[in-house]
Amino acid sequence: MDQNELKRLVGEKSVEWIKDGMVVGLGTGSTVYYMVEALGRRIKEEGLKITGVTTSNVTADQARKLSIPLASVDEVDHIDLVIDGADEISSDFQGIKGGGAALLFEKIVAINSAKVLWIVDESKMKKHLGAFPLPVEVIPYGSQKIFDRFEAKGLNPTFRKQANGSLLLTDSDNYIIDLHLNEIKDPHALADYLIKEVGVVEHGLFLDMVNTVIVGKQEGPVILHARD
Ligand SMILES: O=C[C@H](O)[C@H](O)[C@H](O)COP(=O)(O)O
Repeated sequence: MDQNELKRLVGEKSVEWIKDGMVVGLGTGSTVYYMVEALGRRIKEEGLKITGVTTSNVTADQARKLSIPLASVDEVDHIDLVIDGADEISSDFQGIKGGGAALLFEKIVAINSAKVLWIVDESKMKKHLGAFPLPVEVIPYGSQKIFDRFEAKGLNPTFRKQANGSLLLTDSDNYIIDLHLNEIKDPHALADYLIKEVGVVEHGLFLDMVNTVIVGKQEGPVILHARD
């Protein structure tokens, strides 16, 4: 199986966690794509009744096409479960997310959800975090100053650009600065520093958050229990 087939495998497996009547957070990315397609099929074929809370415009568009009922995070009184992808997961189940620039809404939905389920192919499982560039969402005003401070601290920042060379804008019209760190020795200390920088809206460290991970391996999906 190639990487895409592993993503499809875990995406389709993950909808088994969705039960009738649930409010379900729908993450973002190429792995979540398969989960949302499979959820759409269950709604159509089994009459499953759920409410979806999306984490990006891309996922909202896909869900609408599949007639998945949606509500915003502020319209629901709870979220039972969010199913999302991840860019890296360390051996102690900390994560980096935001490769698709959706980290802000993803984190808002995750912290408001009773359970967090991540679906990844096996290439995302790492000993330490940091090989994947850490996304930091910043407001445009003063972003060059934040960039300069990151550079002075040796965090190797780059502004994320689109294919046409212009700066990428998130769904909230912010910029992404990616930090090229190779290895993050103390994710909690880095997270504390980043969130205190004025102008930083959110960062892609998702710490102490995930309950269950489904890993796509050649021999089939493996379910890992991270925390209650
Ligand atoms: O902003 C994007 C999200 O955090 C994604 O969940 C993450 O980048 C993983 O995406 P993919 O499943 O496409 O590798």
